[in-house]
Amino acid sequence: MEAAIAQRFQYPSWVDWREFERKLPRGSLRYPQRAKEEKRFRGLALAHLQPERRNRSLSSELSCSADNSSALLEAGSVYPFDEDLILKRKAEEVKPYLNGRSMYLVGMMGSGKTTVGKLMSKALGYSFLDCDTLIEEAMNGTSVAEIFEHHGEGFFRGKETDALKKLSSMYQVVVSTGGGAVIRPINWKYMHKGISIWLDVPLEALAHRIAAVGTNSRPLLHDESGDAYTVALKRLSTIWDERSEAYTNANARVSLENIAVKRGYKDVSDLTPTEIAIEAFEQVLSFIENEETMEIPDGDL
Ligand SMILES: Nc1ncnc2c1ncn2[C@@H]1O[C@H](COP(=O)(O)OP(=O)(O)OP(=O)(O)O)[C@@H](O)[C@H]1O
Ligand SMILES: O=C(O)C1=C[C@@H](O)[C@@H](O)[C@H](O)C1
Repeated sequence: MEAAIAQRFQYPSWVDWREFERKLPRGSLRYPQRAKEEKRFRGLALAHLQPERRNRSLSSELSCSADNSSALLEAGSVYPFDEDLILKRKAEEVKPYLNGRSMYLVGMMGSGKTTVGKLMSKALGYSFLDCDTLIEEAMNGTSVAEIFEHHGEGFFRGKETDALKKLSSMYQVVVSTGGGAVIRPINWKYMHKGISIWLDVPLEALAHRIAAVGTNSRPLLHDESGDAYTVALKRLSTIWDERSEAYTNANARVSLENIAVKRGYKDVSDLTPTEIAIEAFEQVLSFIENEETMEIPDGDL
C-alpha cells in the first residue's frame, strides 16, 4: 500500500492582506500599520500538503504568521506543483520594485549563472547577456581560453571591466558575469548600478558539474593530468580561498545548501535550476525590503 506523505513548507512571503481580509477570523492576525498602508506585509507562510488519492490532488492548508499571531488563510485542493508558474509569479512580484534595474549573477565557475540567469530573464521579460560572450565578441570571436593563452589573464581582466562598464548603462538585463568578475573593486562600482546575486554552490557540486562537461572552455581549471573531478576540486578550492570574501559584496546570496535544507532534500544536486531561480527572486525581494527600510524618510532630512 502506498504511504500518504504529508509535507510542510515554511517560507517567508509577501501577503496582500486585502485578498484574505474577509476570510480571516476576527482578530486572528493583526497587521502592522505600515502593512495596512502598503496593503501587504511580509509574514511566514506555512503550507501543509496532504496527498489525496481519490482526485489525484493535494489537499492544502495555507496559514500565515507575523508578529506572534497566525491565521488560516486558505484551505482547498491544489494540483501538482508547476515550478514554471511559481517562477513566473515570483518574477511578477519582484518586477515592480526593480524599476528596470538589471541583475548581475556572480559566483564560481559552474555555479549556474548562465542556466539560472536565462530562466530569470525569461520570467521577467528581460534580456539575457553573458559577460564572457561580450568579451569574445569584442575580440572578434576569440574565445576566452584563447585570450588567456595569447594575451594573459591581466589583459582579459581589462576587457572584463570594459564589458561591465558597458553593461552598467543598460536596463532590464540579466547578466551572467565571469567567475572572476568579483575580484576587481572597480567591477563592483558597475555591478552596483543593478542588483547583484551570488549563487553560492558547494565546491564538490561545482567539481562534479565541471568534470561532467570538461574544462576546455575554462582555462583556470584546465589540466590534462589526473582525474577531472579531483583536479577541478583542487583548483576550485584554491580559487575559492582567494575569492570567497569578494562574493559577499553581492546584494543577495542564494545558498544551495540552505534551499536544500528548506526543501528537505539530501543533496544540492536534487535542486532544479527553476527552484534556484525562484529562491534568487526571494532573496532579491529581501534585499529590496531592507533597502526600503534603510531609506531615510524625506521629513528626517
Ligand atoms: N541546478 C543545476 N543542477 C545541475 N547541473 C546544473 C545546474 N545548474 C547548472 N548546471 C550545469 O552546470 C554546468 C555549468 O552551468 P552554467 O554554465 O550555467 O554555469 P556558469 O556559472 O555560467 O559557469 P561559468 O562561469 O563557468 O561560465 C552546465 O553544464 C549546466 O548544465
Ligand atoms: O573564474 C574565473 O576567473 C573565470 C571564469 C570564466 O567565466 C571566465 O571569465 C574566465 O575563464 C575566468
